[in-house]
Amino acid sequence: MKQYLSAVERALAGGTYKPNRTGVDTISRFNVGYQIDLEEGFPLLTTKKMDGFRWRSMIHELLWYLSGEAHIRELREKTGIWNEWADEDGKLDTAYGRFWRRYPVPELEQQLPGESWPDDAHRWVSTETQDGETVRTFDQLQYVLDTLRESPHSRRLVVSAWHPSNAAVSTLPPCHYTFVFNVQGDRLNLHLTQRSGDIALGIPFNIAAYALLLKIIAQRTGFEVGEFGHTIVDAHVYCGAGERGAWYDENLEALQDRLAAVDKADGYLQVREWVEENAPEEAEGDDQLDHVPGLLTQLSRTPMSRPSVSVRDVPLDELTFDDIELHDYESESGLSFGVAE
Ligand SMILES: Nc1nc(=O)c2c([nH]1)NC[C@@H]1CN(c3ccc(C(=O)N[C@@H](CCC(=O)O)C(=O)O)cc3)CN21
Ligand SMILES: O=c1ccn([C@H]2C[C@H](O)[C@@H](COP(=O)(O)O)O2)c(=O)[nH]1
Repeated sequence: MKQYLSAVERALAGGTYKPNRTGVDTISRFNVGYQIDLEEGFPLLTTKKMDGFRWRSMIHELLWYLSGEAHIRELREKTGIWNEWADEDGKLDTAYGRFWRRYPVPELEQQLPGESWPDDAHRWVSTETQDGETVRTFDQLQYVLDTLRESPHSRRLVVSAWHPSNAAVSTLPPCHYTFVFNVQGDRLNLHLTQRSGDIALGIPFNIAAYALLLKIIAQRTGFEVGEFGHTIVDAHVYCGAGERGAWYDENLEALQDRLAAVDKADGYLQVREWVEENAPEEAEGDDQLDHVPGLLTQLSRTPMSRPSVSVRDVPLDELTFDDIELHDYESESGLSFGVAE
């Protein structure tokens, strides 16, 4: 997918060196965005292998968001991608589905005069009991589904996973934290805003998951699939820990001069060779925390034609793994990248 490769190129060629809380340094660029027309096929990357276990992990992750669960007790049976951020009991501090499906509504005594809030009987409000207390929650996805059917030209079709006071103390506040649906003609579009994006590992999953969500919601509301727009505020490439990461601080200009001089795709392989010959080896245990070589390999590859996806047309809450199928997918070989924690 050329949009992804362009994002990789923009981050590497125009980014700055940026250490961060993980201890694995990054080359980071502000405000990387693109638009992908889903009518031209499903945007699963083909410049590395994304079917098999990666595709399965992505589907299970999306189904977990849709479930509204705040824990990963079922998800971790299917994929390990969220295990590092949960405790033994499966509790996870990062609220995605929990806020998509059950966003907290302030209790009566917390509401300020003059504010408007839905009452308990409102169709998108549910009450649940937690430790003997009744709490009220709001189903943002059901709001979107119903409003798309009843008032499709609404410009308020926003879903938010961001709760400021929760985010301030959460160990890992949501990265992809808000998305908006938008109808144009008979097509449904979705725009995602992501505050922080790991270009090599997280972003391919994020693109696929939201493209799939768009397809599912379009199908349920009778629209054609339109475009996926994606804005990544801090779009970064992890470039290694310790001396390996620090090497990029010293050599970023040289790397960027080389990238600027590349005139055809296989030129990226020469840049990769230059990195491998000159950068210090990654320390033991730090395998592939430097994502630059793998991304240069991807830049040297030509995207193949996009696959398609079919989804059985069942109500959102009945959707299961077996309802989703990938067709006509061909890709280059797999690449593995280490996860910065
Ligand atoms: N540094 C970092 N990058 C991320 O992308 C990320 C986080 N942290 N923390 C929370 C979640 C978890 N996400 C992850 C975590 C791991 C993989 C990963 O290891 N992907 C492998 C396949 C692993 C599998 O399917 O079992 C890959 O090759 O894509 C992907 C997304 C996305 N998020
Ligand atoms: O869906 C996701 C979830 C996480 N990420 C990445 C983005 C960052 O590299 C880390 C989160 O670290 P912060 O310090 O909280 O920004 O995880 C992603 O790309 N996609």
